[in-house]
Amino acid sequence: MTSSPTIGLIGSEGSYGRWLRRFFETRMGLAVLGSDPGKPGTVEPEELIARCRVLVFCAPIRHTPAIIADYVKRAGGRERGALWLDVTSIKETPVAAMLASQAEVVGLHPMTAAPKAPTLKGRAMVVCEARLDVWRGWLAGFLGALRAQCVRATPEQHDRIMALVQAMVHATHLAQGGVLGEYADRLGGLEALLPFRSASFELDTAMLSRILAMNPAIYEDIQFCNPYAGPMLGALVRQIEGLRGLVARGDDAARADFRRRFFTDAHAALGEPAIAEGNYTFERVGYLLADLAGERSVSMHLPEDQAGSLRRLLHAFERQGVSIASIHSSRTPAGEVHFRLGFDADVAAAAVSAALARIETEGIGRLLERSPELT
Ligand SMILES: NC(=O)C1=CN([C@@H]2O[C@H](COP(=O)(O)OP(=O)(O)OC[C@H]3O[C@@H](n4cnc5c(N)ncnc54)[C@H](O)[C@@H]3O)[C@@H](O)[C@H]2O)C=CC1
Ligand SMILES: O=C(O)C(=O)Cc1ccc(O)cc1
Repeated sequence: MTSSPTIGLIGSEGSYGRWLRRFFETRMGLAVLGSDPGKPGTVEPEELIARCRVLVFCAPIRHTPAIIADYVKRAGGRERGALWLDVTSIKETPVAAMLASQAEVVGLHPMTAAPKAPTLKGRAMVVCEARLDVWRGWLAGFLGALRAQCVRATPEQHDRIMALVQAMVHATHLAQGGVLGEYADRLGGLEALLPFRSASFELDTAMLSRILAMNPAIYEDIQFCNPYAGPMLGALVRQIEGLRGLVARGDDAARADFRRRFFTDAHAALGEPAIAEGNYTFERVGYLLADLAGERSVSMHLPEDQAGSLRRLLHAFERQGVSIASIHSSRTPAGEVHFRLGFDADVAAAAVSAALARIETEGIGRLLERSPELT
């Protein structure tokens, strides 16, 4: 075990591979080698095994168990004293494949696509400690640097839970996508429906759009490679069928059954505190969506790590007598941190322009975007 191991990434040119390379190099100061078939600048598995004491498998889900088995065979015992990790969205088969080696083994599952941010701060990550000894201290440092909210599980627990947390959520949204597609001829696509949105519809279609914008292989494998996904899909179909049956009956008894089954029983099974918390989350997100829908806004990038820059920004608006209706920090599609400030209709565009000019000349911030209503 060494405190500064060379990291070997298997699948180094994919989305997580590229994110992990940057993380290990810049946040942990470690040397990184990558292997990815046919991709220039990467090395053969043999070289990775010989030179890296930590391997991280970040390859396509369906091929990962076989890829790991191939590494076990090639390493032939040289992996004793090394640490093997993976970030696969499924945990039983990759962890079992890694345990066939003599390396120490920890399965990881970051519950986010490779983020634009440099760490996993605020994101959940499942940690399956399968065989850990001398690498325990190093792993703790690595997890600390990642800044994720770690939750421990066995690989089986993980896969059973992911059948709900991922496979079910993706399945319901993909089904909604299918239904919306079936109705699109008559009622139009998303663009035609969004002016009629509720916050729920906006959130659900955002989820659907997110899934459709991502790599379909991930979503396919989350359904097809998790042995607990099939039974979950059966339960989902039974629930929808049940609802359809009640609506088809349509009488008062069916309505009473609806209330009991989908409300009273669900409250009892899911727990009041969690339902109250989830409802509060929804309300907060609802206000956020309402703010984001506002038509008068500016987005500013502020120099990071500079104490007082937000106060100076707000002061520039105050000096012009501009009152700010909402303020949110977020990231641009390119990943840049920005503040979005919303203004009510009675705020004069000229006053906002004057504040913005001052903000730019005094180097307080940089204007990224301004809605046409404020130009
Ligand atoms: N993208 C996401 O949202 C998340 C992905 N993950 C996991 O990360 C892993 C990688 O996912 P992505 O980076 O999104 O996929 P990706 O498709 O962007 O990257 C996979 C890479 O593996 C390479 N590869 C294929 N066969 C290989 C082999 N035999 N040896 C070495 N490399 C090989 C591919 O050429 C590709 O560059 C998956 O196991 C996935 O479950 C985990 C959490 C979220
Ligand atoms: O679809 C989701 O739930 C996401 O937020 C993105 C994602 C995809 C695959 C994962 O293994 C983890 C997260």
